Amino acid sequence: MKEKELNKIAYLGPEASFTYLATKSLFPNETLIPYTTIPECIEAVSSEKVDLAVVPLENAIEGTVPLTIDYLYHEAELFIVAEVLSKIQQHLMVHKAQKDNWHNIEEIYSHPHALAQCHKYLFYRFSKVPLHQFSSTSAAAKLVSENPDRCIAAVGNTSSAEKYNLEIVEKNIHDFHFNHTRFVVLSKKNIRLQGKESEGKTKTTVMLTLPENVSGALHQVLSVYAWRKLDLSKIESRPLKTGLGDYFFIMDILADENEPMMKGAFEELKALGCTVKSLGTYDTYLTPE
Ligand SMILES: O=C(O)C(=O)Cc1ccccc1
Repeated sequence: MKEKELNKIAYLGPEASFTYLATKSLFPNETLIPYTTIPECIEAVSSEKVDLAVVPLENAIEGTVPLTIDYLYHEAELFIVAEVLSKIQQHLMVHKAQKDNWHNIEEIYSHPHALAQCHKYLFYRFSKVPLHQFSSTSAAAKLVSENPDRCIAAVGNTSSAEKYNLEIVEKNIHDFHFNHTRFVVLSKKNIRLQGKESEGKTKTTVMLTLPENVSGALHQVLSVYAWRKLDLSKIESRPLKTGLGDYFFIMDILADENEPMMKGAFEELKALGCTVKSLGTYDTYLTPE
């Protein structure tokens, strides 16, 4: 697919969010359209208002973004056409009018994942201060910028501080140094992004359910990949939302779904009674630090 056809791209905004930075690094010349929530981004691409959507999928500290995984399983028929890995550094920022008063911060706003990534810092340093979950780190920064009279803070990145003219009062407040997030680029079509320089890794994401009341069913699923020497880089279960103990599984396999071994694995899973859905094969891209 030619790049110029993929010119409208939804992302979790507003501008300067981590998702924006990941999107901009992969699509520097396209029209980027901010949406307030992950479901809105997914709906925008499902209803073809945009060509692609970029949303966070997984964080090294906090794990999966459940909203993204669940929406992809239950609500949307989309494919992953690329993944972007970004380093995440969280900073505490206040309005410039409050910069000398920041020890008296009364409220802190950010995306739930960002607050969780800084849990220890916020717990020990601001134990009595209410934390408010917001739609994104940049939306939180924008809120702080619109309230110069309130001694409130946002947790987010340097770009947000610059864009919304805030003062960073404490840098790198995330609890673990290795903090990366995996973003996925979603499309209605099962295509591969072309003309960009990738990391050289190819991955396929599959979602499946096991046959009911079969002992050792998960073991059988793993054997399907094991004897073919197909490398699994992730397996995770999520509730099916039909009752306690009902799950679907998300698996990442480091191979192209068009390889004969992958096609064989797919057929064998179906023969075992699994329902299987491939989200497609895609390459990995890195956001420059
Ligand atoms: O809130 C943002 O800026 C996002 O893009 C979501 C997010 C939040 C925390 C880490 C990575 C992505």
